[in-house]
Amino acid sequence: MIVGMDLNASPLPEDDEDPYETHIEHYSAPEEHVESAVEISRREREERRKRLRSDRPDDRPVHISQPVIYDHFYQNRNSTFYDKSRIPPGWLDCPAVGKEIGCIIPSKVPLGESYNDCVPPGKRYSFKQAVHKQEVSGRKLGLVIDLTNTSRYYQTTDLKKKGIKHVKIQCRGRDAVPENASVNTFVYEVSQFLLRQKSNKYILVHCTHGHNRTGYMIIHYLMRTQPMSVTQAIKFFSEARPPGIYKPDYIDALYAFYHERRPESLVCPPTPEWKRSSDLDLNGEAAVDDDDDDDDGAPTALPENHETDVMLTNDDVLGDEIPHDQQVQMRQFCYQQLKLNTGVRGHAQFPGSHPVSLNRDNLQLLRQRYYYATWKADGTRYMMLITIDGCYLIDRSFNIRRVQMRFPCWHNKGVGGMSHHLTLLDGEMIIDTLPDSRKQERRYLIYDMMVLNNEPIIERPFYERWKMLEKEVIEPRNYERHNIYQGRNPYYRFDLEPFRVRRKDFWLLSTVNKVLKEFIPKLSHEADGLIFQGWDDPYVPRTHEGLLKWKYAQLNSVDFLFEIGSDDREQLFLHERGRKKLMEGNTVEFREVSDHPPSFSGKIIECSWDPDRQVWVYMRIRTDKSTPNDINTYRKVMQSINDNITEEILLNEINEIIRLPMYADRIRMDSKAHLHTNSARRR
Ligand SMILES: Nc1nc2c(ncn2[C@@H]2O[C@H](COP(=O)(O)OP(=O)(O)OP(=O)(O)O)[C@@H](O)[C@H]2O)c(=O)[nH]1
Repeated sequence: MIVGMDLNASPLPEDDEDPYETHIEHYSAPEEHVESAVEISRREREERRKRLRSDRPDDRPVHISQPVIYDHFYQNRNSTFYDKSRIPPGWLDCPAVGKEIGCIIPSKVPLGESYNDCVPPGKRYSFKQAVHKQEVSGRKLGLVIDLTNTSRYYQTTDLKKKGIKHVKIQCRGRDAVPENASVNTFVYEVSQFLLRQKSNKYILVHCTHGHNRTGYMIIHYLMRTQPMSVTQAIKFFSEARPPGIYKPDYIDALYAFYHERRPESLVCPPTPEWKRSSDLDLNGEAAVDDDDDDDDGAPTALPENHETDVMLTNDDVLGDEIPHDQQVQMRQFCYQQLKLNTGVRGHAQFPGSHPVSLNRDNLQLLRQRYYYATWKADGTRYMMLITIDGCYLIDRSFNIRRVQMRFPCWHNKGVGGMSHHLTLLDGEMIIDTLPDSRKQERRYLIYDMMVLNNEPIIERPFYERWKMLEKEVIEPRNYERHNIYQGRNPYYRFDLEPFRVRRKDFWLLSTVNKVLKEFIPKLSHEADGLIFQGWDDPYVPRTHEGLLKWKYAQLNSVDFLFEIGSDDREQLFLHERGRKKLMEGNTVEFREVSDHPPSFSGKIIECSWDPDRQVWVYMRIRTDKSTPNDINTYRKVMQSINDNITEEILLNEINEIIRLPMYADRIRMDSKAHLHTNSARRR
């Protein structure tokens, strides 16, 4: 009898019986013969050729079982030169599948028919058995998600013939948890499958043994779709697929990712017996495999959104990549909700509202309409889409990435387990540097809300949207922070999120003097001017002629595309109707000795205007933008530079405005409404 094979195991479906299997008993392991490395590799090639041939039914060699002896013998002798066709360590005794979790079935990897020589009939688990096993229990498979790091275990052709979709999300198993982008792909694939299917089919998810990577992914899915804590999700999985995740690093990574404290009572299960015994070679050392669930004790990298002592910058890329199709869907959502047509170039352009520079013409608007003012925070612009499965940052290039944040919703009197779903915000991500400790904190300053839980509110006046923002987004978060035991999850730690969140303040024009002279100098982040926001304005996507920005003169800037032409000429480009336009006669000066012009070629550079020398002066590279300013923006900036609305002119103008009867009346109305709201709240 060959070691490791149980020929008495229960029979499998008849059509899986292998007529060649009976030859096994005639072979025995070559006990004493030690081969050279050359012999080994020659034989390895030979065996592989044989095995390839054996995949074609007409051409099967009779002595197909020989590799069994070779594999077992070789696997135990020298783990460094392992055979790629061997069965994964521990696979034979690892239970095939777990119980279903919703419509997901955790499984070990089904091994293709070419492995039949290595697996006794009773222990075979190929897709034929996997599908049969589920069908016996009344479940039909519609999707297989393969998390292994190799494609050697099976061929997908049979699955396709049965109409089962196969998705490969390649994850290294040994020394790291699956990447955050892979987790996003997994959750997206599962969600899309469930959304589109009509016949309640199941999803089989497998890595090698169906515990660590499989568990990690399924727990992420549960966390993003159910109101659960990490501890509950881990327990849920371990009950369906005992003993669950058994790598401590994976468990720690889950707690870290979801910003939860790991309860001390939570104990990571030991490595299962079927895995432990198979991991050691004859010298008692861990066997090596390119797709092993086990690791070598090296610590797992924590998810990247936990910033430690690294210096934060506005150019840092925040969040994790999401699948392309998901980005397209989210872009479409933004366009629909902002009532924009897709236009010729589809959903390619960032749709956020954009202010225009203050000049002598539009300065009149401040008199004609009712405005509030705020500082112009100088960080990085993002719109934010909050959905039940996550929070997404939408940058100026209309790229979307996922960040792990929590935005609870009001529910009866508390916040319950519900999260916002399809709420769209606009704001600026800044970095606050605390004056004493120099400690940095990233903060998202929200200045507008366009959609609240799938209900578009862009046509409501700004002051209503601004109030709703506080009530519906900020207050439930604060409530949960301060009443943790009434919230969803007492272990959640808001302080571990990648950034803080605040609503931006807006003030009456009468305070502008104070804002400029006292507030802005004391800010712990950059500010490059003021924003004047029409108090009754709807949200206007793209350029909004009524939304005004005033910048300190030296900070008025244009974003050009810089290129070095074939004749070594430095060229500045803008966009005109979506096409590159060379700005003849415009030149740029790089004033730092270290600034080497060729290194800026092809980049978007922000430049300020030097009126004395009549040139543009390089300020910085805009890594957050992929296109230069439009020629119309350029014209408005130039007009603003030429009009030169100084701080003095602006303050004089505002002083006059706040004395106008219309303005005073409006302030009285506002204060009354404010008093009314406050007393209603107290009641
Ligand atoms: N609407 C609005 N924008 C603000 C506010 N605070 C800061 N901003 C920023 O001001 C930007 C518009 O100012 P610009 O000077 O045209 O743009 P910028 O600062 O060069 O950055 P880009 O918009 O990326 O070109 C917006 O995109 C926001 O990022 C605010 O309270 N309201």
